[in-house]
Amino acid sequence: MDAAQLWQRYQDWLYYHDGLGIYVDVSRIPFDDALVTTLQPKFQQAFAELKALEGGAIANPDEGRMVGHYWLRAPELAPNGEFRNEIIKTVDKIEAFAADIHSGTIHPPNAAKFTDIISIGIGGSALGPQFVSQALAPLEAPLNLYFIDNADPAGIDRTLDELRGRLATTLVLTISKSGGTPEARNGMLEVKQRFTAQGLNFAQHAVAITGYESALDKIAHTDGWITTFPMHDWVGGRTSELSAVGLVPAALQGINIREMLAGAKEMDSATRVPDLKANPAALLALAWYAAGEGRGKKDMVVLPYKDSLMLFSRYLQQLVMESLGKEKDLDGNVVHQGIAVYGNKGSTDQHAYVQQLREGIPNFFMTFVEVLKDRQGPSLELEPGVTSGDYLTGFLLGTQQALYENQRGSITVTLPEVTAKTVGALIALYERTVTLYASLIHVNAYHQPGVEAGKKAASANLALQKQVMQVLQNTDAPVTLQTLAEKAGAQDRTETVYRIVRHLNANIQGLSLKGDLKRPASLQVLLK
Ligand SMILES: O=P(O)(O)OC[C@H]1O[C@](O)(CO)[C@@H](O)[C@@H]1O
Repeated sequence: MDAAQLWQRYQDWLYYHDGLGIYVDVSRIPFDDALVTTLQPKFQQAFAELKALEGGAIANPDEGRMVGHYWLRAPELAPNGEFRNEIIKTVDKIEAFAADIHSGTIHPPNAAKFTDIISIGIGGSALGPQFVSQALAPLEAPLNLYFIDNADPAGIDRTLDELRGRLATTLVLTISKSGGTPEARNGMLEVKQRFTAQGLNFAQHAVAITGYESALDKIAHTDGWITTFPMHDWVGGRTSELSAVGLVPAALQGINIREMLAGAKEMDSATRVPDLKANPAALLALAWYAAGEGRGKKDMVVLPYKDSLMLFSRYLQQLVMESLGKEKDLDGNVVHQGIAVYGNKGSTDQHAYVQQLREGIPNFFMTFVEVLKDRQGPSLELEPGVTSGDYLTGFLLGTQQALYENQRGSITVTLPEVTAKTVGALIALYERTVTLYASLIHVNAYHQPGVEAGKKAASANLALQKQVMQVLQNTDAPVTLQTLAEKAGAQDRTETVYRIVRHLNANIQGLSLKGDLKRPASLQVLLK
């Protein structure tokens, strides 16, 4: 395609949203009219499915659940009054709670105000709040936000050590839809223990965001925590940023949550239009489909050229990969679908892996996220007429051109600036793209059976560890791993027993592992 044809293609496919000032350009993804024509019926079907989903259809057949995250920003669309009131009440409660925390109306037992927050949660109960915090929290936020989003003891210690002198004024949010995710539960228990060790009453610092009647909900009520916020059954973890999961931490940091919701709502309306070219989510879904032949053959590299949006790709990793990465389609055929997502930020990544992207394996398509406004206030002229922001834009354009010259396609999403409204809209844009793309490839975007398999295996291993410890406690002489496995009732799992024992040896005084460490079969285990 020559320059004039390319410019024409750019104009033919450019999408612009008037109210939000957001552009979507898919012109640099190679697809032709024939593909668009072939996909039209699938898109019509996808629009119809999206409409049914928003109308309250059971969109998650496995779990018999409605999928209602779109109602969170348009409660008037909720299928019944009960849901509508819940949504409205929750947002009002969040705002009132944040105002009470900021003013000191709700305060820690021995201080006038809370100064810090620890947010405990994992997956969808962490990634959205982390992304939004980095994108939008003001420098002088009313409270500092820390995350415990893993079961890593050293990571937990680091956060708690950092807050050691301020635990007395720290608010703890425990976020878990199911209320039973071990990482969240463990984090909460570790934090609680630190509070208790400092003579602080944890309950007077604690807030839960969780499903009704979940294990966490029950603890919060029994122990008299400050309050709880609901996580609705019809909101999935990876689409929960605009529920209490994301709105509570955001409001506490002084982020305008009504603007986030308004931006998402406006994007939802734009992506309801049943016309491919006039619908930005449909355009993205088309580009994903074209790039990866509807089989996820190419990875999605997401590069926001703005530091504050750096966590967007991590956030998208869960949204896209947990939703689309499925073994079977909705008819039970084995399809092994998905799209791999990675990326940090531009231009930084240009000096890390763009070399491979331009010249190495052509197994990806790029998504550039461009932000038009460079900064608040004037910019220094580094050279006559040229600022840092001009350089950043130059790097983006240059990388896009260099990739295109080498047949590497790209999408560009352009925001006027990073605000609560545009971030809300960006979240909605990708949520809806995932919904439409899932329809195109005919997979259930709302379950995650693969994660459940890992969780089950993990709890079986913890049960085995307890068995192993019991055997060791009742054994006076050193035993081989094989014997240990047999006595623990796991004769066919010697390797797992070895891995468990090796870890225990590094952490439990008195548990010795003697022999040639290069030859596990030679090892003898003893617990004194
Ligand atoms: O909020 P919960 O129930 O603790 O779940 C955390 C995460 O675990 C998953 O269920 C599986 O990884 C995610 O979908 C979810 O976001």
